[in-house]
Amino acid sequence: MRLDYLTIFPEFFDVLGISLLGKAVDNGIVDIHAHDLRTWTHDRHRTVDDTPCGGGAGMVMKPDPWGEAFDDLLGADPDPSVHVVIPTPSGTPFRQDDAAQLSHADRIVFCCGRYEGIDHRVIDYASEHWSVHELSLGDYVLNGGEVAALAMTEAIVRLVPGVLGNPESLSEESYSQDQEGLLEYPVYTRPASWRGWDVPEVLMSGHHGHIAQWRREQSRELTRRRRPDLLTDE
Ligand SMILES: NC(=O)c1ccno1
Repeated sequence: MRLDYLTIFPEFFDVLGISLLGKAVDNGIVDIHAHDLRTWTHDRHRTVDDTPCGGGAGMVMKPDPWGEAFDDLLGADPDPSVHVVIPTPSGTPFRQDDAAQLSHADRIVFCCGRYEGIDHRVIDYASEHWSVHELSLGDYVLNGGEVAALAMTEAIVRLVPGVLGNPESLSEESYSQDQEGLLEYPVYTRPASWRGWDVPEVLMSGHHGHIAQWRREQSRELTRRRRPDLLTDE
């Protein structure tokens, strides 16, 4: 999997060289390239923004640098196997299913907007050539797309075979299919008692059937309380 990041702050993506993602890069599972969008400017000030047509506050990212970056990185031939991800508060919610779908991609290009956003014609142009995903991390606004791109990258790449040491750990996570899309149950480790709080007895029983039942019940109760929207049968 090749990941490209178009941004005016490429240093944001230096962190992708550490921890599990760094190992995935070292192992050749993932190939990461961060690009300074100003590379594709031609004026003395390396300008990437301009005032919004129709007025309003703030600035809008000019289309030209993006178009020239696409030309250099992707060429002009349409290829729906290339996924262009635009993190934006106006996007559709980024969910585990999106991470799972994108974890099968060979090529993902993250377009990290700043200011009031990217000239919409960039998205229109990209949509004619590649598979475009305008995605939001949640109902809040960040200063740019970089932090959201990092979060989405981690959610996606950790699902790529060979990245996580123990793929079994994926099966019991929140939102996973094995968890019926529910929130993950509470987890415990040693010591059995800590500052007056004990590990639930069932988890110390060694009775796998009872433990599995308790965990299912905990997941449903937690989901009912915090995310009733995830309960499909209620
Ligand atoms: N909510 C988001 O994903 C976002 C991306 C950029 N600003 O906000």
